[in-house]
Amino acid sequence: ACQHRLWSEIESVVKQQVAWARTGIGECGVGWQLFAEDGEMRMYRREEEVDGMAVDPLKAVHTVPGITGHEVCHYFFGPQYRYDWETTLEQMTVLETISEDTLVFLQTHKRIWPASQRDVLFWSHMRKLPNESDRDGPDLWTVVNNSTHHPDYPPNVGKCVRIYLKVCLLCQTRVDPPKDGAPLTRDNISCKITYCSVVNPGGWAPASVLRAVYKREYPKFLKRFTAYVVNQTKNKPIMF
Ligand SMILES: CCCCCc1ccc(-c2ccc(S(=O)(=O)CCO)cc2)cc1CCc1ccccn1
Repeated sequence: ACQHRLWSEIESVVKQQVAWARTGIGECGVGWQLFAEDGEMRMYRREEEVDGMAVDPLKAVHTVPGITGHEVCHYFFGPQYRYDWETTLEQMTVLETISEDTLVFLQTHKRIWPASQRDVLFWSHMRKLPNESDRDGPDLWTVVNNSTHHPDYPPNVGKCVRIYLKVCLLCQTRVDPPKDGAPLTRDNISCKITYCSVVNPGGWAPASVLRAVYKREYPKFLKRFTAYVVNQTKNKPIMF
């Protein structure tokens, strides 16, 4: 798959998105506001408009005990799990399997009144990254979703308005080994999750409606998704 038509775009977008996800909110520049908080979860956004449309970048950080970055990315990337946790998903199709770690999805999301229904077509790539800050620490894992085109599914043909997004889920596992040298259990691990997204809603949608949707849906999505991973993994061997 290294020679696939998307390979060079995937390489550059993954590097750019991971670098962005690694940038602490303090160094992201001015204008970031904390808009949701729940336990360890902190969700920030910055109000930005393009052609009068709200395209607010979002950055969420969360720490979840008992799971690894590989497990979080596995359940986020896998199409077979998506209907279980993606609350606003109406239809999902895998248009292309480029390789075992790179898929092309077409998704329609439930219509949110008063805006028209949206769909999104994106490539999704999952990758393990070396842990640069701690050589013998666990690797990082990431999933990057980036809008793309597909000849058979041109935008805005049917009832759906095509949205454009760039999403990065970056996960860092933390291991606190038990004092007495006992075998590792899920009580000794946790995962630091950074979720970044920028969504262009495609056709016009009132900024107030978009911001209300994001304020409601994003915290719900991250809480529901991470709870799903905890539940799916609790009786399974740890996947590092
Ligand atoms: C008037 C509403 C217009 C936009 C609605 C919208 C926009 C983007 C998305 C969306 C699409 C994919 C992703 S993902 O992280 O790649 C995961 C795979 O599904 C993330 C969010 C969804 C939705 C629909 C509403 C909504 C907003 C947040 C969260 C969930 N639902």
